[in-house]
Amino acid sequence: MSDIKTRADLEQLVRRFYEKAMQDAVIGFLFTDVANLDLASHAPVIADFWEMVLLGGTAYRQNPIPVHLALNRQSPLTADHFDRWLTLWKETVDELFTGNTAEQAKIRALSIATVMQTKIYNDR
Ligand code: HEM
Repeated sequence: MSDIKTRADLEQLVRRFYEKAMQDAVIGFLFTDVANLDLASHAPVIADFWEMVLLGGTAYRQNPIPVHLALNRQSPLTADHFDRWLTLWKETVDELFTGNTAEQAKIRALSIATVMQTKIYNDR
């Protein structure tokens, strides 16, 4: 196993994560029923996001927080949902990659999820 190094690595990671997340008993419905997510158009945006966070990419120019505040207004996002999201993300990173950037992918997800949950809590 090697580290996350390229855009192709991130696309693989994102695809595998959403495969699991969309079928998941705890959070799957948020993607499939609440957001009606079109994975084909969503996956490249998420890969842009992680390319910015981990590899210094510049394609992602949005702020993911408002998207999740809107989602939370449609269907409340709970601490259990975030825990499950993070567990699946960590599992997927560990299944595919090892190294400093892979560790960063997990650490950054945790810190972003923490900020997101704080904003959601304050939005209630
Ligand atoms: C309970 C946890 C989460 C759920 C259920 C969730 C679900 C979703 C959904 C349904 C969308 C698509 C919204 C739309 O376009 O209509 C989305 C977008 C996105 N999510 Fe999450 N998410 C969660 C946590 C996170 C976390 C922790 C991160 C980052 C570490 C993240 C990063 C993103 C990004 C970058 C987008 C794209 C936003 C954009 O369009 O610019 N999500 N999420």
